Amino acid sequence: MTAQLQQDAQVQDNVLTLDSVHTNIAQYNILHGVSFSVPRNQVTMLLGRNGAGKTTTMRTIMGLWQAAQGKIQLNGDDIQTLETVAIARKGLHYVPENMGIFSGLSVEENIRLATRKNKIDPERLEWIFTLFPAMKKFWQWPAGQLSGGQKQMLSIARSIIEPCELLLVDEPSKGLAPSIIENLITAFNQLKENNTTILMVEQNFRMASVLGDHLAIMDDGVIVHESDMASFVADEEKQSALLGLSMEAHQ
Ligand SMILES: Nc1ncnc2c1ncn2[C@@H]1O[C@H](COP(=O)(O)OP(=O)(O)OP(=O)(O)O)[C@@H](O)[C@H]1O
Repeated sequence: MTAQLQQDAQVQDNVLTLDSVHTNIAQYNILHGVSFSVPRNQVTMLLGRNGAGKTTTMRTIMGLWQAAQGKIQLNGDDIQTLETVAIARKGLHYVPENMGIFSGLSVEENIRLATRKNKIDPERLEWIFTLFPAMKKFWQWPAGQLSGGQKQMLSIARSIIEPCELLLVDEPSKGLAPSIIENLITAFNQLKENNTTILMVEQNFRMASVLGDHLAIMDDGVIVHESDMASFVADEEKQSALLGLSMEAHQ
């Protein structure tokens, strides 16, 4: 294979690439040249200390903040100037940190609202019920009455009720009890087996290392490390140098 062909194959293997992305919020330059890739059919973990710029990166990918400079490509096409709705239509589904569910609506209504034509595909719903049995049990309940873990599951269920090209999930384990985190890991593992490409922000290093295939580490608005997860997990020196005590490394 020629070097050019190898390069092309690599490009095709990534669902998403960010190249020198800058984002400003008001007068502040929050991202100053973020570059990393999200390989197809893999889980990519975006790690880094509080305030490093992880959520800003997710929001910039989704067009909720406009990139001031740089390129964001989905399957090789530029998306950095598109509106959020257009980005979502291209198959980027976002589970924000605050989950964004409608408390006064039932589980069913929340999920129905996330469908394109107000129609739930029964086969997909059965698959979601196997991932998250609580969704079946509480189908007619107001979402506001669900526990924190169940709300997180509803938020993820909503984002996968339609097939997606890439699922972006911001800190799904935040505030959840360890046993619920284990349930989430099981569900994400099943999503992985279904070849869902995922970009996840996560502070819980156990969850990140168990689920992740690939990782990018941020600090102060730039990526300071990108590699496969296995080699990073095997290198304790690198872990403590890059993550230090900022991650919940021993959870
Ligand atoms: N709406 C905003 N207005 C002003 N500054 C903001 C805003 N949102 C984020 N920032 C700043 O941008 C920086 C990056 O924040 P961001 O939320 O992206 O970090 P993070 O890595 O996701 O952190 P955390 O793990 O705490 O969620 C922080 O310094 C934050 O204070």
